[in-house]
Amino acid sequence: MEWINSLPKIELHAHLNGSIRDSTLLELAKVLGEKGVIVFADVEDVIRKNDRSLSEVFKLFDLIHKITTDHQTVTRITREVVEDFALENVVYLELRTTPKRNDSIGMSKRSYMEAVLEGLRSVSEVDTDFVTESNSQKIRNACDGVRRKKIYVRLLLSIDRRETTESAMETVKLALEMRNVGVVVGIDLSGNPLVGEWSTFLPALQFAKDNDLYITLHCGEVPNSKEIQAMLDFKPHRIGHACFFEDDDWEKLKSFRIPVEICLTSNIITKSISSIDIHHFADLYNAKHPLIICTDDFGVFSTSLCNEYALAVRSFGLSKREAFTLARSAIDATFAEDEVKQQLMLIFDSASPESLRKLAAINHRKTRPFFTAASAAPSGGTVSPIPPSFLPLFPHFSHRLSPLSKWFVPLRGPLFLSSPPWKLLQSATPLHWRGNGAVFRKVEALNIRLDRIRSRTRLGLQSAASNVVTVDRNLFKEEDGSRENGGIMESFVNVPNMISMARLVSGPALWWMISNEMYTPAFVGLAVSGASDWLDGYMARRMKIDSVVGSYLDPLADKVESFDLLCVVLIGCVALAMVQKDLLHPGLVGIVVFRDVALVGGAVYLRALNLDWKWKNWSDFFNLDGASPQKVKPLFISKVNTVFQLALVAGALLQPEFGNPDTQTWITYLSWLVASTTMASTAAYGAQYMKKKPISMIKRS
Ligand SMILES: CNc1ncnc2c1ncn2[C@@H]1O[C@H](COP(=O)(O)O)[C@@H](O)[C@H]1O
Repeated sequence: MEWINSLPKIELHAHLNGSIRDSTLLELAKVLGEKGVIVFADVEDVIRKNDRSLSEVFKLFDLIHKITTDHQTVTRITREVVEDFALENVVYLELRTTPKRNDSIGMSKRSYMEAVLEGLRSVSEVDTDFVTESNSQKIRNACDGVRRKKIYVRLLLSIDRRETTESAMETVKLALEMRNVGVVVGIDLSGNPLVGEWSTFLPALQFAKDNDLYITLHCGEVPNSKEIQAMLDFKPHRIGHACFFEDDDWEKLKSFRIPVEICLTSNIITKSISSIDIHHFADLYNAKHPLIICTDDFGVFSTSLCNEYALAVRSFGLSKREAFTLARSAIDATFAEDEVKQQLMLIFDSASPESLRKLAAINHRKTRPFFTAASAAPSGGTVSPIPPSFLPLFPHFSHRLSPLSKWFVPLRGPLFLSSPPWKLLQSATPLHWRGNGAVFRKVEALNIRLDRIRSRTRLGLQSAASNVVTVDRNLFKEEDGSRENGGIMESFVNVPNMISMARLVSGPALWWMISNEMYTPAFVGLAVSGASDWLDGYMARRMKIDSVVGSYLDPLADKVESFDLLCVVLIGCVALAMVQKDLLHPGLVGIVVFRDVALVGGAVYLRALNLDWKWKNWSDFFNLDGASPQKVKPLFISKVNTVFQLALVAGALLQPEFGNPDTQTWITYLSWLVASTTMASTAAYGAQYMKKKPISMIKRS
């Protein structure tokens, strides 16, 4: 399942010393064997053994600790574990380890953790982000995440169930100190579940909680109803395993909505769960309870996070989409800072196209956020063959880019109509009845231009300035001349018309391309279409044909003159397809449509008012022949808005194939710019409109 490898993944339950590469462990054991500290042959057998009970696992840990616990080795294994996770596309890792004291080699809990930090610093295969801002300095390595893999690493300090209350308290205090430099985010209670009493650790855990450290507990790894209930009543932020839960435990867990770290292979190998098909993953999944797929100890259990996902996919019939959604939902369960969570959302949203592009078509409007669901579905024993509806793939609502953005949906999408209403009345009527058929106003105009160019060439006129056509009325007068020169049908067959028609069909073609995720060809198609329009306007201006058509579609000037059928079809198709593929936010397009409908509605109302609510027919209503159309000077804000829109459409189209989380951030910012400049230009046009409406709307008699 190659796609699982490229799926971004989050690992929240990994023990450092349980995640050592076999090869490293054997190498280290060999060295100790040569020194006579251990008998290598015995150790080799234990390490290579695949099947082990829970108590055998803990014996193995004792052995591992003997092999690994010196500063240098701790540093090495930390580096390797982080690199191994990053290489399988884990983008966020919460690594847990028990700070160890070993007086014989001068190791304190603190120096052990320093060695872990050194390991994080020494990661070179991938970019790591392991320390956030401290008071005095910001330690972060490259993290460009573009050419190299990037992984966020946070640490949990584990309390081993063999420890005393004092020792547990020491660990919590160390965690609090280390939290100040950012890397440590919480406390874990782990160790052999058959050893120790929950009450021993409660003071330290309560102290940690009171000091806002996150808490995760190994809970229900063995049957112990009293302890399970007590742990749940403590309301930890997450729990691990939950293998031996009874009905009232499930009830409590679900009512508290405590996320569960699920370690499938670990549970099966240690026989905590007798068979994968009765694993509680299914019940929790069906109940839409927050759960996170984790490895536990990938070295000890010879697994990997990819392997765990593959196992879940195979065993519970998850689709790719569901696996992606499940992986993404882990963001909410992390103990990371909000800023990191936002980055993770961006990483997931722009996950690599090879593995995830096909997933991007999910209509997030039909789904609901996983962890904010109000009700848990009734629990059932098995996974439904029909995949339950899951998280939105791209819940834009959770992209928080600024404190303010909490309250606003980040907007993505172009605003494709910025004409002032009185101009819309002129230009939004692309079809005209002429003689025995309907003609495109633009096509007609292009023909007129062509004819004019021809006649100018024929007559050897250097300048057509004296024939400048500035209003539709005059344009239509010239149309009659053009028709005399060959009629509508004949005039359709010429280059400009072919270009226009090609542009018209390019809308559905671009829709088809975007729907089929051919984003780069769609981008090129759109660019060609736009360029041909620009060329059109440019040529007209070079030829000094200053007409409705002459100023047509100068994208950087304004789209005032450009709102014709071609544009509606083209941009409408592109915008809708992009919304459909989740490249643009439907909210933004919705706002625009709503605004434009309001503008047009207002304009129609004023037009009716100007006509004293009396008109013979609708063509009379819309026909501004005789009116004095304003030569509207494009507003600067409208030009800016147009540039932003074009950049946004281009950027959003290219994002799935060439983008990365950073470009996604820019696109989101651009969306905000588009939204704000649209509002500003609307307000500006509104002001202009209030001033000009009497002139533009009054029909001359
Ligand atoms: C199988 N499920 C499990 N249940 C409970 N505790 C476990 C565990 N797997 C690992 N550990 C805990 O993690 C330690 C090893 O990593 P660190 O030395 O801390 O890095 C083990 O000694 C044990 O305390």
